[in-house]
Amino acid sequence: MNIARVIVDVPSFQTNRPFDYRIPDRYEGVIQPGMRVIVPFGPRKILGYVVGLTDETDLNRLKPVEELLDLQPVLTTELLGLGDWMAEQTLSFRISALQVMLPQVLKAKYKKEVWRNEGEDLPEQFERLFAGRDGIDFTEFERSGISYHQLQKLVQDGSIEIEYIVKSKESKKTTPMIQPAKSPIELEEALVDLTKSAHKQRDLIEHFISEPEPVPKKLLVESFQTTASTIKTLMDKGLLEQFNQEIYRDPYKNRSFERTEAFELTEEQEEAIAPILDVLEKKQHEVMLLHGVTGSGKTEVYLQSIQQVIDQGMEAIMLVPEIALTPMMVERFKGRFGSRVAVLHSALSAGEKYDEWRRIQRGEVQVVVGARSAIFAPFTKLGIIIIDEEHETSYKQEENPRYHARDVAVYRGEQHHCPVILGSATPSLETFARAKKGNYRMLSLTKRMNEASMPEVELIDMREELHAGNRSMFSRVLKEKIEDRLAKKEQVVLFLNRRGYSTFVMCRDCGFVIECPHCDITMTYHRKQESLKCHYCSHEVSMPSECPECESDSIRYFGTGTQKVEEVLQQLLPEARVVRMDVDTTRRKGAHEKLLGEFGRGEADILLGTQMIAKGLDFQNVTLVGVMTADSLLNIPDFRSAEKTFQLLTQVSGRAGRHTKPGEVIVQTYTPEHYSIELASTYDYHQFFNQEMQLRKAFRYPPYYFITLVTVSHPNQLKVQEVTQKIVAFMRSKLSEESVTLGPTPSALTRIKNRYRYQCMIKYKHEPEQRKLLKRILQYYEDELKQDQLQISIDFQPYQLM
Ligand SMILES: Nc1ncnc2c1ncn2[C@@H]1O[C@H](COP(=O)(O)OP(=O)(O)OP(=O)(O)O)[C@@H](O)[C@H]1O
Ligand SMILES: [Zn+2]
Ligand SMILES: [Zn+2]
Repeated sequence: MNIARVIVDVPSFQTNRPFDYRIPDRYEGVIQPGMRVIVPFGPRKILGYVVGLTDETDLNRLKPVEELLDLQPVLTTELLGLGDWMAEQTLSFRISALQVMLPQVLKAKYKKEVWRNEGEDLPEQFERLFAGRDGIDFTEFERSGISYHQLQKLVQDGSIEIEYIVKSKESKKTTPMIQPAKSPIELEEALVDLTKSAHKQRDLIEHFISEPEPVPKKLLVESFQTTASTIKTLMDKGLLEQFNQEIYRDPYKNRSFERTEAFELTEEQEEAIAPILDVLEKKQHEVMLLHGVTGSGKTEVYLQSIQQVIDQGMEAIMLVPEIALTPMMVERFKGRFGSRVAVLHSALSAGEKYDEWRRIQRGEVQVVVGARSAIFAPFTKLGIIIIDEEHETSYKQEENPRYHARDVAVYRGEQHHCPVILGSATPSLETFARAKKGNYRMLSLTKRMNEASMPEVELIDMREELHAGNRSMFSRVLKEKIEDRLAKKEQVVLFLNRRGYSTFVMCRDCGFVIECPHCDITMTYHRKQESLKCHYCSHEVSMPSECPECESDSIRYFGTGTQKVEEVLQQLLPEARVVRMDVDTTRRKGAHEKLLGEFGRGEADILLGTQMIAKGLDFQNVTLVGVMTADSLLNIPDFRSAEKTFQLLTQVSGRAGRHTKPGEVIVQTYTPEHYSIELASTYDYHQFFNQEMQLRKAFRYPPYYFITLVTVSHPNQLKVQEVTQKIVAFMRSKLSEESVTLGPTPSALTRIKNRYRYQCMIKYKHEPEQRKLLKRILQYYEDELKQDQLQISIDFQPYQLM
């Protein structure tokens, strides 16, 4: 095998296939699939990924691989296969699909160093190469004439390591260390030569005579109250020397985690975990839905399933939504599995992510807890994949490749013959429908821990408040209840939907919202034309001056921000100590943790926040949860808005009364009669599912139909319309009768950064040719797409329909 097949880092259609390169002698037998190489491509030298080896090629003269970047594959064969599949599924370039699986740091070329591991004997020629040093520059190895093959063997058996020297601040963190360069006896001699006044130098030398261990330079300076220049003087005299030691950037390093033991499972938990353990035992692939109400102990089921996987010597991936990746969640996993856990989330710097990734790759950990991209953890002995809060839309990547972590999980589960567990109190309709049909196995937890009841939910009709003369955003009941909790020294969580989507119009008198008669979604207000438009099908009506339902003139925009609520709250209840958590207050690293810590220690009475407080919080003293406006989610122009509302209300309510004190929930709304709000208030998931499914069927939405969303954007509006129109016409002419192609329609967010956006939506049941057709469209526009004026994005599983 002297030919490498390489996917090059040039995202385009012509280059979306492997190119053949000759393997030069020095790399023969060393290069393996999954390694990164530098190859000549046209006039340039670029990064590429080896995806295969072969002896045959159609070309008669091959260019050689210029440089090999890794001595161990960064992508396993399984992940290479996943890359192909993902590129195919999402209609993305293969290079993008490969790169999305790797930490940022590996997407470029870096200088390398060769390091020997402590206590390992090396073959003679390597000892000569290192010549007493622990680490050398890679170029030094290359000049030595020692074969790559030999080096690779030592890397594989762990006596040598290759380090990528990343020069940005993302790089591996090292700390300068100082150690004696001479033996204690030589140091004694040096003491004699010192002048009397050189106290500091004397102190330092004396220290290293008795303690020859390396010391971090910083610590040395601090504890001897000396300066860097004193140390430098001793280094110049050849008495001390400095080297850099790598420190893992473990973001949790300064925290100790209390070790927790497994709970004795309740009867229900036993029943739920039994099939999981059984499948683990048999090493079978199966997808299971763990449908458990909030606080029913799902996490404990995950933990004990993972324990079994670890006991079998295998590995586990645990996905949680980014916003649920709170210190609390991490603590539960670190507490149970200690240093066997790697944590991957977006708050880590690129360097920290790389460190965690390497711990996985080296097999130093057996469990990964992380957000979406942790699904690509380079484990080779995967025993289980768990996706908590499986309904969360953050599992879908909203840029190329537009993959859904759930699909990737199922793919990897098949490859590894291991179970995939999807957990949620409010499963997505897609998942629940599959479980009901028997495609997934259904496991249920219906009771809360300690028989605690679900908190009572009271719906407050804000229209009535208005009619009673209360124009405040706090209903009288909510205000009273908050005062009551303040008096009792109990805590309150107040939830407000993310900066309300303010393009919907609602009557404050009767709660009426105008919907599209064809699509069952809220119409979007367009200020310019003073009109309301459906952004699925383009249906348009003019903006009414009074409510079509009750003729009131209080029909207007909607939306309030957290900051505003905080102000009002301070006026209303000046004595309350409020912690506000939203994108603005949590931007700084660690802010999240700090704010939650304050609240957890009882330093605040009220936690006010957006989505990010809806998940995973488990505070003893919270007995009241208030939802400011349940309607703002309900009225985003999205066919899933009812589902999202139901999910969110259930999640938020689940934060109250999780322990001994009973909880209570107040939901303020202008539409208490809406089924999603009403059914969330009685925790009736099954009824909600049935009702919502009927609508999905009637309006041809998932899970009855699949949806593909094509979004076209360009600075010129006419151009966008024209291209979208062509796409619509082309698809209509090719797809079957049963499919519906809607559009061209201006997107709900019609203009972003001076680009106009139009869309086309395809609803279908079975269109095996669809991907090919859409690919033809992309190819047809390829030149224009390259110039970056025109953009066409294709989403086969759209969650953001704006
Ligand atoms: N078998 C058990 N015995 C005693 N306590 C338990 C047991 N299982 C779980 N718990 C505790 O019950 C509480 C709720 O459990 P957990 O947080 O796992 O529920 P959950 O279903 O994951 O909740 P949510 O979906 O709301 O986050 C936790 O404080 C947990 O430590
Ligand atoms: Zn009205
Ligand atoms: Zn419509």
